[in-house]
Amino acid sequence: MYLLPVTERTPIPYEEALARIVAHVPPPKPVEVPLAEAAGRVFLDTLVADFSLPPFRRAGADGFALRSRDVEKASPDRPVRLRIVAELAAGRTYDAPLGAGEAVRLMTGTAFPEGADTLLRLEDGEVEGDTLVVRRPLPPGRDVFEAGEDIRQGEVLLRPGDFLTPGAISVLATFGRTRVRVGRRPRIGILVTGDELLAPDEPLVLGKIRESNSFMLGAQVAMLGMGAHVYGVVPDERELLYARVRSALEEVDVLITTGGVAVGDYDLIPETFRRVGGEILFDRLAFRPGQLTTVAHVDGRMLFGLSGNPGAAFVGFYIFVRPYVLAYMGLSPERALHPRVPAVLEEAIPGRRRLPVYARGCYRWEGGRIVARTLGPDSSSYLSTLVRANALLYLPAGEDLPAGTEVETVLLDVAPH
Ligand SMILES: Nc1nc2c(c(=O)[nH]1)N[C@H]1C(S)=C(S)[C@@H](COP(=O)(O)OP(=O)(O)OC[C@H]3O[C@@H](n4cnc5c(N)ncnc54)[C@H](O)[C@@H]3O)O[C@H]1N2
Ligand code: MOO
Repeated sequence: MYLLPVTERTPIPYEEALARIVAHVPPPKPVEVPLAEAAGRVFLDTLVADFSLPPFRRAGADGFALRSRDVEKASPDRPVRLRIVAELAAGRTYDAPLGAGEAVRLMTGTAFPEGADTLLRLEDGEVEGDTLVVRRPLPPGRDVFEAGEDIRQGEVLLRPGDFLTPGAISVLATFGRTRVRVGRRPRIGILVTGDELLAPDEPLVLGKIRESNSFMLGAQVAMLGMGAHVYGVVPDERELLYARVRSALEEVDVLITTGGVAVGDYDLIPETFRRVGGEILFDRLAFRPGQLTTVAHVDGRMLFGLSGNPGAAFVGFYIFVRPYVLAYMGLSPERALHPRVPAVLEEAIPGRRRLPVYARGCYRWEGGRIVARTLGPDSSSYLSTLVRANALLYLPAGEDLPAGTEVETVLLDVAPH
């Protein structure tokens, strides 16, 4: 039996815990997906521009292509008259070189006729029949984009390990990649333990609570654009838990559990992880919440034993599960972490912290800087502090933090606030 008194477990800091997890990320497994499904995945190829962009010299506005030297002397009193020799619809070209005294009407993005070197915007021109009246000079290059000024042929646009943002998708489309090679997403399972847990549609009875962690974690996975299989609630029963974890591991690459990590008689997760062949990477942390978070590795799969306390499970997902999932898909561990910024505390945080805390908080941009506040007492059993959390504030161990203190702030899934 694995039931260690908590005092015999060795607490480790976050960086160490993360390093142990990262050391067990398997190499990404390539899969090919249609471009329309590639956002949020990690690219495993190299995208080299096989042509320049724009591919041809083109108009930057709707108007008239002309030769700047023809209108050098144009003025309100002595306008220059040019002959409109063609009107080009989008996608059409003017094949002859533009002659002296000629202009071509075209649209934004149209290939610029040879010979022309500048553009008069539609709203600045006067048209009389097939004559364009120009009342001022125009410098060469006005509203003209040269071929290749955006992207040069041969430029490397995406490298293996790049995250596919909507912008990355647009260059993939432009360079004709309709199928892209990305890292396979892990299959994720969620399993919650506890005899006291009711389903959300069950009536409340004294001593029991409605189970929320599987829904919260499912939502956290969904925010990554992924799905999870929810294995439901498993009672605190040693053999049953063992059987359920073992069979779940046949179907998933990442199994997230909540509850059962503490030291009570029924806290069976560390023992179960061992019984299924797991190598325990850590079972105690030197910060809160989630001090007893237990993570194990088994044959390329990861078992995340998060606390049953909702606040601790919430934080544990963001600081451990999410980086692992993103790294599994091929992102480098550094890039798999949430962005961190310094934020200024809006109000004092009183009290003495024996351990550092990742406090649920809320940040916003105000007065030219990022300000943040905690959302109330940070007991890991509280749900109230989760509702509006969009950040985790790292509060070092120690004394009161006065308002105005700068704290390291982890920005979570961006949501309106
Ligand atoms: N003697 C000690 N007791 C505890 C210690 C300790 O060091 N010594 N550590 C405490 C800390 S810190 C934490 S965190 C918790 C960890 O507890 P478990 O992960 O074993 O979780 P449970 O006891 O199963 O549940 C804790 C709490 O959360 C509620 N819960 C559980 N599952 C869900 C769910 N799916 N949805 C909503 N709420 C859930 C559960 O009812 C409990 O109230 O241990 C402390 N104890
Ligand atoms: O470790 Mo527990 O600090 O309450 O989540």
